[in-house]
Parts: sequence; structure tokens; C-alpha cells
Amino acid sequence: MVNNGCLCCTVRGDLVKMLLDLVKKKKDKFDHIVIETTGLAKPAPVIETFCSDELVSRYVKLDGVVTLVDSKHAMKHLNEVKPRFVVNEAVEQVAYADRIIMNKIDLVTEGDLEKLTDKIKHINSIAQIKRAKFGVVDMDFVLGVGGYDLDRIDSAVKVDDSHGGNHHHDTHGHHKDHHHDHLHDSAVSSVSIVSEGTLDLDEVDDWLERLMEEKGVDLYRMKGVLSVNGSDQRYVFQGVHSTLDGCPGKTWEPDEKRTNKLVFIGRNLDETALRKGFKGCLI
Ligand SMILES: Nc1nc2c(ncn2[C@@H]2O[C@H](COP(=O)(O)OP(=O)(O)OP(=O)(O)O)[C@@H](O)[C@H]2O)c(=O)[nH]1
Repeated sequence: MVNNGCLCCTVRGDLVKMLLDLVKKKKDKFDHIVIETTGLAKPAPVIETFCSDELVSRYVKLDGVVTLVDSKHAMKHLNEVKPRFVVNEAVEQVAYADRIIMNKIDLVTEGDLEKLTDKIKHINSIAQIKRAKFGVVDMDFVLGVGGYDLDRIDSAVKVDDSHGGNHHHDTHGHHKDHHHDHLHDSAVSSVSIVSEGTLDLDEVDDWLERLMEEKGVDLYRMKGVLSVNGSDQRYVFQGVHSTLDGCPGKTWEPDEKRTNKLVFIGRNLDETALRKGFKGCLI
């Protein structure tokens, strides 16, 4: 148990200590460690503990972030307008999730669930969503997620069209689902780019580095599968704020369409600039 039960940034030191204590005492006896934060916790400092603390990252690796959404009350919290510089914790917790459980579905209508799903997908188009009653989901949905695993990015950024989506199969325009514009006013959103073409990897590196330098604070997560020059392998990358990981991935099949797929999740994302940046890397 972390001192005051709250995993905000001020107690991150406690989390590091607790994890290292567990590793020392119970070495090799863990399959997983599950950390439950309070509903008011900011996910970023917890996630960053696993990337940035050298000792922690040596012994444990972050598998994924699961967010449990109360389907009856979530919309109200997601739409809550906070004072300037105050984060909306509900939005943050959806934005950083790899998996989302929409719970208490028995208490709302199908229409409510659809609106909430739209809202969630607008904020975070990468996370897999499952509906549940009393939190019942398969264990596989919450453990062994591989949300930070470069080998599994390919399936993570498969772009989902089922809810009106917020991506384009092209490189133009603004995403808007005209039926639900009123739901999509959150400053935190996802931008997806899906486009064929070959990219210059050096240009991509420069672009992403620049992006992280300039927008690192607002760029919560990004993932991508790219077709790059001089390689028969996909290039996969993933990042959290200003931490970026990239490496060659699976080989493209000879007759496979080499489609680039990138997803960015963040605050006040400039979609036009992101698309322009991407285009600038095309050969
Ligand atoms: N109808 C219905 N009730 C539920 C469901 N899931 C949980 N509850 C009830 O909701 C109440 C509050 O439980 P939770 O929302 O799980 O509470 P919580 O926020 O996790 O509580 P703590 O983490 O202990 O603070 C309990 O009475 C649960 O039985 C559900 O799917 N449907």
C-alpha cells in the first residue's frame, strides 16, 4: 500500500520504493503487479515512473493502463469544464488507457452507451473498449495487454471505423463526425493518420523529435507503424510525452499494401500541422 493510497506525482517516490521492495522480497514470484489508483489520480506520473526510473525499468515493465468507466456518470465528468490549468482527471484517465471497461451498462440505455463510446473514441482512438456489468471481463482483457510493447503496435493502431471514427484514409481535412459534433468539444483528442507511401526515416526521426520538443507536454501518447525507405520491415514506434521508442518490426508481405498508420493522443493537437509534418516525411 502506498502511504496515503494516492498515486499522484508527489508520492511517485513511494511507488518506486514499493515496487523495488516487492521486487526484492518476492523476486520471480510475480506474474503481474496490479496498481489501482484513485479515481482522481493523474496517470502520466505513474506511467512515467516505469519509463524514467532506471531501477524500476530494470525489474518491471509497464504492461498497460486499464480504465474502468462508470457508464452512468462518465459523460458528466468527461464534459466537465475545469478552471484553466486544472486537468479533467476523467479525460486524462481515458486518454492514457490501453483498455477501457465501460461498466454498469445495465443502468443506461443503448443510446447513452453509443454516445459515451463516441466520446471515448474521440479522446482515445487506440484503446480497446469492452462493455461490462459488475466489472466482469476476461482476464486477458486486463492482463498481458502489451500496451507499450513495440511488437504489438501493429494491432494496437488498427483503425476502427465502427463508431463514425475520427480518422481519415487520406491526408486532408479535419475530422468531424457531424452527427456528434456537440460531444466532441474536449481539448484532449486523438488524431489518426492512415496513408500509403514511403517515408524517409531520417525525416521521420527529425519530425517526431521536433514534435516532442515543442509539444511534449501536450502530447500524451503516440503510436505508429510506418513504411520506410530501404526496408522491407515495418518501422514501429511508440511514445509517451517526450519518451520515444522505435525499431524495425514485422516484414511486409510481398503483396501487402504498405499503409502507414499513426495515432496521436493529446491536448489541443493541431491536426493540420500533424498531417503536414507527416506529408513532409514522404518520399
Ligand atoms: N447496477 C450495477 N451496479 C454496479 C455495477 N458495478 C458495480 N456496481 C455497484 O456500484 C456500487 C459502487 O461500486 P463501484 O462503483 O464498483 O465502487 P468503486 O468506485 O470501485 O469503489 P471504491 O474503489 O471502493 O471506492 C456497488 O454497490 C456495486 O455493487 C454494475 O455493473 N451494475
